[in-house]
Amino acid sequence: MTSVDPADLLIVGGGPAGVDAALAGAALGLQTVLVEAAELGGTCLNRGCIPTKVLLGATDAADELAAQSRLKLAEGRIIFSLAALQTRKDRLVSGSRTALAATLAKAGVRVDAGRVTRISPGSARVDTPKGPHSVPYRFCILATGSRPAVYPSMAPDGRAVLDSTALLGLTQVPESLIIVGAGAIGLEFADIFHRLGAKIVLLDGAERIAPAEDPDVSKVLTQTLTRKGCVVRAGVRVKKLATVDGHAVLTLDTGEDIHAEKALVAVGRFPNSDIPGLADLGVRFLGDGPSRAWIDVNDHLLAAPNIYAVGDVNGRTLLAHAASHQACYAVRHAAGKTAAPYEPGAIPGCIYGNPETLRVGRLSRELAAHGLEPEVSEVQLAANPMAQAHAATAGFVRVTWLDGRVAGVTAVGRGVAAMGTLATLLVNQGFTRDDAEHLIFPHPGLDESLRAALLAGRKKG
Ligand SMILES: Cc1cc2nc3c(=O)[nH]c(=O)nc-3n(C[C@H](O)[C@H](O)[C@H](O)COP(=O)(O)OP(=O)(O)OC[C@H]3O[C@@H](n4cnc5c(N)ncnc54)[C@H](O)[C@@H]3O)c2cc1C
Ligand SMILES: NC(=O)c1ccc[n+]([C@@H]2O[C@H](COP(=O)([O-])OP(=O)(O)OC[C@H]3O[C@@H](n4cnc5c(N)ncnc54)[C@H](O)[C@@H]3O)[C@@H](O)[C@H]2O)c1
Repeated sequence: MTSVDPADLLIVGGGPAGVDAALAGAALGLQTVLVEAAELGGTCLNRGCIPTKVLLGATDAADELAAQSRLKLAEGRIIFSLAALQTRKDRLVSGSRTALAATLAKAGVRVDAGRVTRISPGSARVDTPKGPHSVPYRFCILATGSRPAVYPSMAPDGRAVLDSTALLGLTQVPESLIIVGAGAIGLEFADIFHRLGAKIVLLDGAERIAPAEDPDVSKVLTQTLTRKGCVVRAGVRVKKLATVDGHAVLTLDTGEDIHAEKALVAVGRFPNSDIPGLADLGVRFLGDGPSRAWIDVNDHLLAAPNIYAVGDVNGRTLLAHAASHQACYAVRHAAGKTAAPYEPGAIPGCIYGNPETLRVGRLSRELAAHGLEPEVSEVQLAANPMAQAHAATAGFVRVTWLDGRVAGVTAVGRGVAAMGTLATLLVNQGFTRDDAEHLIFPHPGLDESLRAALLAGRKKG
């Protein structure tokens, strides 16, 4: 097998983590090689964050019209062409891929289109369409991401039972859509396909939808989706989901059958960690089976000497911005620019659609579970002029306090994700009420609800 020029930094995977690691490495003057088996941009650009937001953005007007129609201020219906939307989405995504390739080339990163099929100490085998070669490396960053979780009782089959990637490719709106899993993916798709006109049945095995969020957030999500006409059921046990006679049939453990034209399975992710050689290098795995083996990393995101694992594949935080942040730290650590342990601070998490959710820092119940005594202050969005103008007054902003400082912000409602950066600053800097009082917020704005929540009376959390 031929050996190519050695790399200071070999990066496996060209999603947000891999691309940002490569740019950071090149900026520090490291010889950087990025190997990507499929498409630059990874899950985020090609089948995750970006395509879903193109569809949400394009269909937002339908949601706004429906809200104003409920007030009898407007009437009518917007008819979308999903085929045209797909063309636009694909054009935007491929344009961004081209731009990414150009940025990497300009930065001096060598991109290998191929799959890393073995990692040995100091070298990796890359299989490319032209044959295999080996890349000698000093440091390796594994940024191989994740894929949809699959369970035998509800395995996507590409016919009526789909995963999120296949659903993103539909060119015709199904008349009805079952969604199993009401987490980040399930909720975003519920909103997209509801706006496009599909009848939605949203199911979750947990006792409430969006179970990772505050229970009051789940309540607002349930009420709003139900008011829009979606069927929302939590605490269900799925016995089987399969394609029968061309459509999706879901059987609950109670024996009840639910039928729909299509079904989406969105019940979490599995890591792409099955690269031969890793175990021999001392890499350890977390999880309960080979397909669920998240790569274990230490406080420096090292999985083994000179081998980092960042982004989804280490299972810490399955978010694009978290992946990029970890990646840039790993490069700085490898280059000797930092020896401190990785400490990301508060990581904002949002679910998009309408309503949106925002969570930064700690929820009061998490702090209370650690024996701490948090306080909370909150306001409803009903009094906010922007929420009123958009006829979207359901929701709230809640601030969690610990020892007089902001420890967390959680919110639900139309447009609340846009408060994410400010909320992250408030949490990371441990703002006090006095600090908040000195900040000027533009008027009128949804952010004023965050200000009002900061200044509202506190109670025990
Ligand atoms: C539908 C959906 C919507 C999402 N929306 C959001 C959102 O709004 N905001 C957000 O923050 N996150 C969102 N996410 C999550 C986000 O996409 C991921 O957290 C993010 O992409 C993780 O980045 P990564 O670089 O770790 O991995 P990935 O983006 O998964 O990239 C990994 C790359 O590695 C490549 N690869 C794998 N194995 C090999 C190998 N052996 N050799 C070479 N290459 C390999 C893969 O082809 C892939 O391109 C969404 C995810 C989905 C599925
Ligand atoms: N807006 C965003 O930032 C965004 C959007 C999409 C995805 N993501 C990331 O992608 C990851 C994966 O998203 P996801 O929605 O697949 O996972 P998730 O963990 O967010 O939600 C999965 C849901 O499926 C439910 N579930 C699990 N097994 C089930 C079963 N057998 N029957 C019924 N329900 C079941 C869970 O209770 C949970 O509510 C998330 O962790 C998130 O970090 C982020």
